[in-house]
Amino acid sequence: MSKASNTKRISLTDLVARKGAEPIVCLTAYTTSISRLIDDHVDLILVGDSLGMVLYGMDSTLGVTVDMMIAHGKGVMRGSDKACVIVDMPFGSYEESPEMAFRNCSRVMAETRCSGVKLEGGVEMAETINFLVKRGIPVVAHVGLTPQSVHAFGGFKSQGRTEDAAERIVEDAKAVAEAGASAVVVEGVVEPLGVRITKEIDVPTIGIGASPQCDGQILVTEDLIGLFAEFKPKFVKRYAQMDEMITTAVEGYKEEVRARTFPAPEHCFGYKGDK
Ligand SMILES: Nc1nc(=O)c2c([nH]1)NC[C@@H]1CN(c3ccc(C(=O)N[C@@H](CCC(=O)O)C(=O)O)cc3)CN21
Ligand SMILES: CC(C)C(=O)C(=O)O
Ligand SMILES: [Mg+2]
Repeated sequence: MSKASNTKRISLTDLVARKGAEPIVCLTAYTTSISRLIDDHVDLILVGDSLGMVLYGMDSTLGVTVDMMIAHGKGVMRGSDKACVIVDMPFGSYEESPEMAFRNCSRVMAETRCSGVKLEGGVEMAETINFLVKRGIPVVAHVGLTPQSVHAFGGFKSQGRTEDAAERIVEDAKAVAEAGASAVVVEGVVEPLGVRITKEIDVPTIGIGASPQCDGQILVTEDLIGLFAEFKPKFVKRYAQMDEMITTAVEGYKEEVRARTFPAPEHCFGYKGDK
């Protein structure tokens, strides 16, 4: 059964009020099943464009489309009724102009009924963020290691390592906060920079490879539970080994099929035994 009532869902406005208070707990989900499992335990669910890499085996997030985000966003909404659900805008769907961003973001909002969108970028996206927010679309921004810029960075590398680079990321965070972003994801930056940004902007920071001082934290759920092994960023902590559990289950099934002990009588209709 899908969870339908939307009345008690946490809003981005509720989360803005958590600045400097109890840390905001965030995870990604791409599917109804994971959404159902995490909904009661997190404040915010991000339908991340990381789904391109985690679910579809792409080597970056660049090939993800608006249609994919909408399909997965709908699934996550069906599986949740408490958490604030934010959908990532994929590469190429918002950068060109505020108008183009509004067209794609409004489609995502209307078709998924999510609570807001997230887009990558700092100073250069401030005008677009302001345009969207003024027209009723809550926006979460994302600065630092922005994965859609992987080719510009020359790889998934932590950012803000020189004084100049750190200064630019602070300016990015300030610009998007002043433009009206409800929160700012700060990814893959040296720890003191996570602290500094958290102190210098008025909206919550959500860290991933940033600092425990951020106003919240986010991880990719598959990284957390051991269901993604292609790479393991330094900021990932595994809280479960679901890969081992799946292997054990599949091996158990295989042995019982080979031994004809599965299916057992209780799994059969009108079981008559051999012959
Ligand atoms: N499963 C998954 N988890 C993620 O956190 C994630 C995705 N997918 N896909 C989109 C981006 C890609 N991300 C990544 C990917 C790799 C590293 C990584 O391996 N970094 C190295 C090098 C750091 C450096 O050179 O500074 C590390 O050791 O953390 C970091 C972030 C974060 N995002
Ligand atoms: C890791 C988070 C912040 C993200 O953008 C994603 O999952 O796509
Ligand atoms: Mg993303």
